[in-house]
Amino acid sequence: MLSIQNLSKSFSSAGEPVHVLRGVDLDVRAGERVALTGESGSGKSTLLHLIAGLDGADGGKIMLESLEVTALPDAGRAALRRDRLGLVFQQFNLIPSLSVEDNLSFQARIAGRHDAAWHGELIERLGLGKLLRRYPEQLSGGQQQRVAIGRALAIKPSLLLADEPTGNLDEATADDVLALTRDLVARTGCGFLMVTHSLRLAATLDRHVTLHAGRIT
Ligand SMILES: Nc1ncnc2c1ncn2[C@@H]1O[C@H](COP(=O)(O)OP(=O)(O)OP(=O)(O)O)[C@@H](O)[C@H]1O
Repeated sequence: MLSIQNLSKSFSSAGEPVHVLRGVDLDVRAGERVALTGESGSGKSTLLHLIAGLDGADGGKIMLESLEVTALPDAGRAALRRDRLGLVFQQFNLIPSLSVEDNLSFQARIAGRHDAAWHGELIERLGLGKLLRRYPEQLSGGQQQRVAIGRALAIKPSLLLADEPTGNLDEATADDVLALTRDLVARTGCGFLMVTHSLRLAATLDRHVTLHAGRIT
C-alpha cells in the first residue's frame, strides 16, 4: 500500500549539505501498524513530511497505492493530503474556532467524503459524544488528540501518519489514545505509520523499524 524505494533527502546547513535520508526503503501493508523510531535528528519527521508531500525528495520513489507521490505537482500533493492521508501531530492542531463536532467533520466535508454513519461510529468509539459542542480549548490533551485522530480517520484514509501523537500526553492517556488508534486503524484497514520515542509504545504495534544513518534498519 505504501512503498518507498531508495529515498534520499538533504538539507543545506551553513552552505554544507546534510544528508538526512540516504536510501530509505520501507513498505507498509494495508491494515499494518508500524512504529518508526530513531535518535533525535535521524530524519523521522523528514520522512513523514516527504510521504505526505509536504516537502520534495531529492531522489527515490514513494508510491501510495497506485499513486506516485514523488511525481506529483504541488496541487496533486495537496489533494493527496485532503483525500487520502490522515495526519496527526504531537500538537493536536485542531481549529480553535470550530466545535469538536465541526473539527471532526472538517476534512471529510472538504474532501467530499463525509459519511454520517462513520462519523457517528467515530464519535462513539472515541468517546466524544458528550464533548461535541465544546471547543478545543475546553478539552484535555487526551481529548484533543482523540478529536484529531477522529478528524484524520473521518475520510477513511489509505494511510494514517502520526508524528509523536502521544508526546504531550501522560503515560496512561498515551496508552488509551494509542489503543483506540490501533483499533480504529484495524477497523478502517488503512496503513499506520507512527513516529515515537517510546520503545514501550513501539512494541504495541505490528512492526517496529528504526531510522539510523539515513536508512531503515
Ligand atoms: N527545513 C530544514 N532545513 C534544514 N535542515 C533541516 C530542515 N528540516 C530538518 N532539517 C534537519 O534534518 C535533520 C533531521 O530532522 P528531523 O526533524 O527529520 O529529525 P527527527 O528524527 O524527526 O528528530 P526529533 O526526534 O528530534 O523530532 C536534522 O539535522 C534537522 O536539523
